[in-house]
Amino acid sequence: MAYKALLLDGVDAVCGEILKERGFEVTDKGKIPPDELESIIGDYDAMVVRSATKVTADLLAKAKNLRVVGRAGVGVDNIDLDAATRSGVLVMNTPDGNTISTAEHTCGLILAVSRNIAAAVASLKEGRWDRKKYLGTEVHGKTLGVIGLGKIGSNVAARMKSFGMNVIGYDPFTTHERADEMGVKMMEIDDILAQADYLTVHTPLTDQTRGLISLKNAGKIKQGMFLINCARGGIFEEKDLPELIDRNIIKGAALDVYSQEPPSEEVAEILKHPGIVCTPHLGASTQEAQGKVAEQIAAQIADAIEQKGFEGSINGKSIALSTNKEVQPFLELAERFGRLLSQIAPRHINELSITYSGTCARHSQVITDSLLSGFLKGSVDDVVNLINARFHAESRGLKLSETQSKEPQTYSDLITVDLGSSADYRKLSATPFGDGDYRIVSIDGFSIEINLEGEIIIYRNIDQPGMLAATSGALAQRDINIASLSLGRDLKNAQAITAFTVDTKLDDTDLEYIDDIDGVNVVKYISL
Ligand SMILES: NC(=O)c1ccc[n+]([C@@H]2O[C@H](COP(=O)([O-])OP(=O)(O)OC[C@H]3O[C@@H](n4cnc5c(N)ncnc54)[C@H](O)[C@@H]3O)[C@@H](O)[C@H]2O)c1
Ligand SMILES: O=C(O)CC[C@@H](O)C(=O)O
Repeated sequence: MAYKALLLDGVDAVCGEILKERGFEVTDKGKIPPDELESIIGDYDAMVVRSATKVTADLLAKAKNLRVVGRAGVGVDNIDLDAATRSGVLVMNTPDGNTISTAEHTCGLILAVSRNIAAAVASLKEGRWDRKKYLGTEVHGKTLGVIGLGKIGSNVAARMKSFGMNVIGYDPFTTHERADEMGVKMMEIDDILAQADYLTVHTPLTDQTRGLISLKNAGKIKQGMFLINCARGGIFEEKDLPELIDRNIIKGAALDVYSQEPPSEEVAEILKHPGIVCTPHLGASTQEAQGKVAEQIAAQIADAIEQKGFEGSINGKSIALSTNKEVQPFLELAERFGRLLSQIAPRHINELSITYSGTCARHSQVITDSLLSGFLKGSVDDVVNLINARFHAESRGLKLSETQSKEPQTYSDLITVDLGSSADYRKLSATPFGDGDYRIVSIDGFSIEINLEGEIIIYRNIDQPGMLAATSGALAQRDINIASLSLGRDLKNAQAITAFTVDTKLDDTDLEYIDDIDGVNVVKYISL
């Protein structure tokens, strides 16, 4: 059956074309009201949005089949990432498809606000010839402060340098070497506020960047500065802008983005101020950018659903690693191991200690995610996968400890899980043997080999003659065929662990039969 993709927000048509080529059934709804979206989302495996659709926790709760949300663009602030992660829904974006368009729009806004382009156009169209009123400012020789020297910020810096601007910048996550390569002088934020003639922001909206410019810090701002925001609304305090202009603290502002989109009535009023140039979130609105992001997100979604790659994934670090050939056997082993553990662990287990040795230790994080997803499957009323396994483990109070062992081991790779002292079977180790061959190799110090597949019976028994005959006889009586057998012995204490794999599923009476045999105890049945 074909996967179903829902396209929203007027994403470029090439997105649907590519998804159809990749075998998807595509519905392009453009713009639809939230209640209509909630009523149809349950049918879709993937959805693609730009910035308008709000992907909320309520919407995700109704999206029973949804596996991927693709953002045709950069910012994912319209997507509830925590809720998506909790639901095991992968969120992806296209980080660079609209970089150039947004950088160019920013440069356009810098020139527009310097030369009163928008106001002069409107005035001339209204029949006036106001040459004196629209005296502008040259950017050449002025200082441009760039906050956020990532993809767009660095492209703006490069372009405005060609206009003869001196560029200074602030970005706590960019190195001085990288800034030197861009020809940008790194400074502290207050020095930038004190020196820049133009200030352009290219960061996400975070607690650190919210309200970066407001009346509160007016005293720090170089008089006559121009402000440009083509990143996210709220980085400048919108309601303070008219007063900042009227008091000549800033000369003008150019905005492409708003704290609420479309802007609230109050902000819409503010935007009428003659010192403010504004565009309705057009940074990425070029044919080229929309084509690129639509193409990229379509290919990324198809790759993700076909498990071929996870480029652009935001909440799927582990899922992205799962395509690594070196990691894959450990993920399969861990998932099966987790499912086995969940069937022998005590009911209210609150701690799992996992020890890795060998090459698997390098990938312990994703392997633990896989083990947890196996462990939690069936006990969580939700999809559990590499995206949300840790979230589900945490929310049920399961404490995890992951360690790497340097101790020499019999096996080159070993995953050992300690279920804590209250478990009947406490410490189990597993390893991959070969292609598709995954085994438990030790239980509580007993060496044993149990294939991690099918129907498994494990029990403890006294190490004395006749035990095996009794249990295999009981199974035969119940018409249950044994597929394989493994024994682990503690000669000193005359104790043993025995494991069978059998060809059919067992029921409670089958198990009681074995449990009733003298010398047999702690019988566990695991179905993988
Ligand atoms: N107007 C539009 O249509 C449009 C289009 C694309 C992107 N955007 C927005 O532009 C912004 C930048 O996009 P990008 O593609 O350059 O992203 P990016 O991730 O490449 O760059 C963001 C930079 O901000 C820096 N940063 C983060 N917190 C900071 C802080 N507190 N102070 C200073 N720097 C900080 C990061 O280190 C990074 O270098 C994003 O918010 C994005 O959503 C808007
Ligand atoms: O889809 C758009 O046009 C908005 C793009 C932009 O805000 C982004 O974050 O990529």
